Amino acid sequence: MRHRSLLRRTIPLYAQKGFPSMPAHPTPAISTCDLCDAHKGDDSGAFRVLPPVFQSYGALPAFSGPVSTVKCFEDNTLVKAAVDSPGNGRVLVVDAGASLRRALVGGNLAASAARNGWAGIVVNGCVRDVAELNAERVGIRALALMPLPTEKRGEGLSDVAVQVQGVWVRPGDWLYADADGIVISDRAL
Ligand SMILES: O=C([O-])CC(=O)C(=O)O
Repeated sequence: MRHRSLLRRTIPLYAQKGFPSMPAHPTPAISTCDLCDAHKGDDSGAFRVLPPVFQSYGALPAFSGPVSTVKCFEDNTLVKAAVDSPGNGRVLVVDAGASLRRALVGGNLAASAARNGWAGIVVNGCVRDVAELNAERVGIRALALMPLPTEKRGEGLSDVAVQVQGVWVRPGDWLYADADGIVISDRAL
């Protein structure tokens, strides 16, 4: 039987994992397994789990926050605009149409996201500069690494409902990510 420790819920991640100092936006360590145990009977659609197809990058192995979205295809203009603006602890969900041909986020955008207080970025697509991503205090999930960058054509949509791997994610939803998976809820849990 898995042991569920109360401590795991209450000690902030930066303290558990020995981060040298407190991050700009400390992420409470909420276990996605605990959330799924509590909500597994919820078939209302308010509680969703993303399919287990995401790789983990960035120096924050767990993160959570209210969602903002970008919908784009092989063009990261609006992703850059988002991470260049204040994140206030939000999670940016990028529906890149699951393209495996271009990287939407690299070291520069990850550094902007960390600097501007984004808790995390979830890309339904690719990222690059893995060593630089892993040095930034922001959580990053993506399908894969791809060294080719995008073209910046100024196309895309911000803060619209998106479908990520068949799961609806809407601006204002809450996202919880840890080593076990990614959970979406229509309210803070
Ligand atoms: O700028 C881009 O298009 C993506 C990138 O490589 C970075 O964020 O460093």
